[in-house]
This record gives sequence, C-alpha cells and structure tokens, in this order.
Amino acid sequence: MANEPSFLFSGIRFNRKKFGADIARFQKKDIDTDSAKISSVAEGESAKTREAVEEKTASTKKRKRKGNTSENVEGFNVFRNSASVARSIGDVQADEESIELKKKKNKKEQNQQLERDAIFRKQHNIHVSGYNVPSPLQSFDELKSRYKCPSYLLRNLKELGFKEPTPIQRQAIPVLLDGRECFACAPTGSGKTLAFVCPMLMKLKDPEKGGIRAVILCHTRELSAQIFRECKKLAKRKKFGIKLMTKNLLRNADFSKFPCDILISTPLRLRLAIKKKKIDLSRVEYLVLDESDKLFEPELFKQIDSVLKACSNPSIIRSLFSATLPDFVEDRARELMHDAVRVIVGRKNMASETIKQKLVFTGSEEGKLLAIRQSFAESLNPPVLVFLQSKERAKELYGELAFDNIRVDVIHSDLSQQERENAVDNFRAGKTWVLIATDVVARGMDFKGVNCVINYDFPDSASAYVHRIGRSGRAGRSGEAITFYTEEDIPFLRNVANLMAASGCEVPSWLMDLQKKKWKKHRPKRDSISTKPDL
Ligand SMILES: Nc1ncnc2c1ncn2[C@@H]1O[C@H](COP(=O)(O)OP(=O)(O)OP(=O)(O)O)[C@@H](O)[C@H]1O
Repeated sequence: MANEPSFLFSGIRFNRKKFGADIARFQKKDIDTDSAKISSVAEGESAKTREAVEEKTASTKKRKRKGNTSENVEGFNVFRNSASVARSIGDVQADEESIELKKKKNKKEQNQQLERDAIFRKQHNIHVSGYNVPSPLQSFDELKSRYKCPSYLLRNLKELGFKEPTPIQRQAIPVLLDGRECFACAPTGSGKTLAFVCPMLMKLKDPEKGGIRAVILCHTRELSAQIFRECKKLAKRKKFGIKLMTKNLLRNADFSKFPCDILISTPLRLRLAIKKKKIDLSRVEYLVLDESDKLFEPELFKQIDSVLKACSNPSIIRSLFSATLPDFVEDRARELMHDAVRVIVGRKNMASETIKQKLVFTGSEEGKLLAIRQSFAESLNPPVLVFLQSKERAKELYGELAFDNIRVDVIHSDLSQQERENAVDNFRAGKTWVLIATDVVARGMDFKGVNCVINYDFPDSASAYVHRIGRSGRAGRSGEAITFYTEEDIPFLRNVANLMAASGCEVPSWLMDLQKKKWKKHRPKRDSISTKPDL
C-alpha cells in the first residue's frame, strides 16, 4: 500500500524537476502521516472515525484545489493518507464483516464435516468420544493428501494387499497422527497392529541414532515376535532400527551403542533392562500397550508401571489397544492419558461376527475326548487350534492325540523358546494341522486361516472366550468356534450364550433362561485326560 499511487491521482502530469524540493518535503510528510494512520488504527474505533472524518474533509478540499490529473505520481501522494484512512475505515468494517462471514462459513463447513464424519462412522460402526476427534480416513490415499505419508509406506501397504483401511485403522490412525493419545477397542483380527504401527512410522519420519524413540509392549514373546515381523514388513525400504527384546539382547547388548528407533518387548524383559540401567527410555515419543487389558492385570501391572515411569518424555503419545476393554482399564487410561480419544469399533468386548459359534455338551471329561476324536474323524478341517486351561492338561491331550494319525503339536510355557517358535512356525506353515495350546497363544496371535477353534476346556472369563475364538475368522474371513462344556461349566454357560447372541449367533432359548452368574475366574479342577484306565 505505501508505494502504491492513490487512485485519486491517476493521470496527473507533474514536473518533477521543478518541484523536487516539494517532493522531498511531502515524501517525509507522507511517512509521518502513514505512521499517524497506523497509530490511529491502533487507538480504537471512535478516535479512528473522528480522525478519518477530519482528514476526509481536508482531502476533499485539497482535491478540489488541485483539479483532475492525468499521470501517475510515484512517491508524491499528499492525499494518500486521508484516502487510505477513509478506506481503512471501510476496510476495517469490510474486514470485520468478511471475518464474520468467514467464521460463519467455517462454522457451517465444520458442522457439515462433523455430519459427514458421523454418517461415515455410523456406516463403519465406529464410536468415538473425546474433544475434537479428527475425521476418519476414507482411504489409504488420504494418508498422503492429509498427512504427507511417505511413498515407501504407501507402497508397502499396497504390496501387503491392504486396499482399504479397516474401521479401527480409519479412526485410530488420524487420531494418533494428530498427536492425540488414544485407547481403542476393536474386534479380534480387525487390523489393530497396523492401526498403531502405521502412524508410528509416519511420526518417526526417518531413522535416527539418538536412542529409542518408540516402544511397543506385548504380553508374550510370541506376540512380540509377530509384531516385530509386521513392523519390519511395513517399514521395508526405510532403514529404521527395529529391535525385538530377546534374552540375548537383554543380556549382551549395549543399548547406548546401537541404533534403535523402535523396540518391541514384553514388560518383564523391559523392566529388567530398566532395573539394570541398561536402557534409557527418556526419549520415547510413542508408546503402545497392545492387549492393554492383559497388561493392566495385577500380575503385569508392576512391570508396566516401571515402563510408564521410565518413558518420561513429556510429549510422549501413548496408546492402548485391545479387543476387550474392561471398565477398570478405561479408568486407568483416563488417569494416565491427556486429552485422549476413545475409539470403539462395534460393541465393546464382543466376539467377532465372522465366527460361527457352537456349544457342545460333553457331560464329563471322558466325553470331551470322545467328542474331539469324533469331530476329527468326521471332518477335520485344518488348521485347528485347541485350547486347554493348563499346561498339564495340554500335555495330556497331546499325549492322547499324538498317535491318532493327525499332525498335532502342542505349545505351552514349559517349552523352550526355540520349541515355542517351532510350534508356531510349523502351524503357520501348515505342517501342523492341530495345535494344542494354553492361553499363551490366545491373544493377538495372527495365524492366518484358522478354520476352527475348539475350547476343549471352558474359558475362564468372557475376555478369554473372545480372544481364544478370535484366532479364527480374522481379517473378514469366516471361522468356527466350538466350546465343550460339562456339568461343572453349566453355571457359566449363560455368559457365553450372551456373547454368542450379541455377535449374531443362534442360541437355544433354554440357555438364555439359565440364571445369569457373575463371571469370576472360572477354572474348575478337572479329571486328567486319559483313555488309559487308572491303576
Ligand atoms: N487394511 C487391511 N486390509 C486387509 N487385511 C488387513 C488390513 N489390516 C490388517 N490386515 C490383516 O488382518 C489380520 C489381522 O490383523 P491384526 O493381527 O492386526 O488384528 P488385531 O485386530 O490386532 O487382532 P487381535 O485382537 O486378535 O490381536 C492380519 O493378517 C493383517 O495382515
């Protein structure tokens, strides 16, 4: 504005040589009056108006004196000040009106966006609570347009065959990318791993050498190893330091000396490293507690607590993920997190709707063995996972089925790390048809294409049921779950029946008429599994 000629003088012809001294004088005045104008604007509306009216009158008089002109005069602009002020009043009013208009427009657009988000969330069964929750993702491409997602990651997603984000990914990814803390609950097999790994890689941007920047905690070594592999796949083509906390690493590594952007560990191993002062977590920007409800159970809470304390970076983003989110975990999350967003897909603590669930009465322990043999003889549709309540019972059932001409294996916590890894790998590779297991692989494990889960022993809680049967029917595939029950389990049947009905399975009406019993940990003493007569 300062150097622009006033529109009032367009066309003035002026002898610059002759009036050089005047030009200099007026130029100074021009600067002075300009600064006067600035201060007058700063002084409030009434003073501004008064001054402007006075100057406007003066300017009109002067204009009349000068008459009309035909040439542009740079730098000679005696009336510019008054004109500018006159315009500035108009401008201020116009600005105010346009700000007001813009505000209204923005508000309208915001409301329309909120409406669109609400409709989209409803379509995908996403429920959110929290302040100012970011819009869900329409597609993976939006990661680029909205968040400048690096192309290596988009390429990796494509190569992994992920065409569309799953509902939890649609909502949790933008929440985390917006730097918000998050606790989330979504069905088993619905892609929660990608929902926290993808924004983590985007936030970390590039590999660095200054210490650990992200930590993922998982309750078992098997799940840690699985998430380690998933991270590697998603980070392909980018040289992030991704480490799995193995026994060896814990014993021998000097964490200050090797680059580690992301560390994946069980709480026990990480706590040991913290206690031995082998590890510095004060730079951690991103902390994930996977299977968070399990991690917050009393036996693990002490370990989690020391990790939370060691991650002392004030700008850390923490997130909790699970398929089951009991109220006590939500309470903890609210205490722990700042301005967190809660994301629930479907209904909380529900079994996946892609699993056909069935209850089978076996009467007694012997009845179970007969039932499983009969089921395998009629139609064995591998891979099949069979859950038992203890490692002793898992070993016993393995002892029974090992000679039945089916490819069977067993996994429990008494096996060495290598044996456990082999059991998982062989099952994944299809070498094992039936894997007998304890709850050690009930949560988080992604065995692709498990056709059937058999609860040989009735699960000891609602969440155990949801997670166990969730090893089947993953990523939109269908699956089957069969739960054996004996007389002893009848008091707890109604709880499973409720879960079945809630996920759309047909439940005999007599089951719904059973008395509802509060589901405490249900682990009855059971007879040993054997076809050999007691001696
Ligand atoms: N967008 C996607 N499209 C298709 N498949 C996907 C997508 N995201 C993840 N998956 C696949 O879905 C499967 C289940 O994912 P994941 O193991 O993360 O589930 P989860 O929700 O963590 O389950 P759980 O509660 O049992 O731990 C995996 O095989 C994964 O590769």
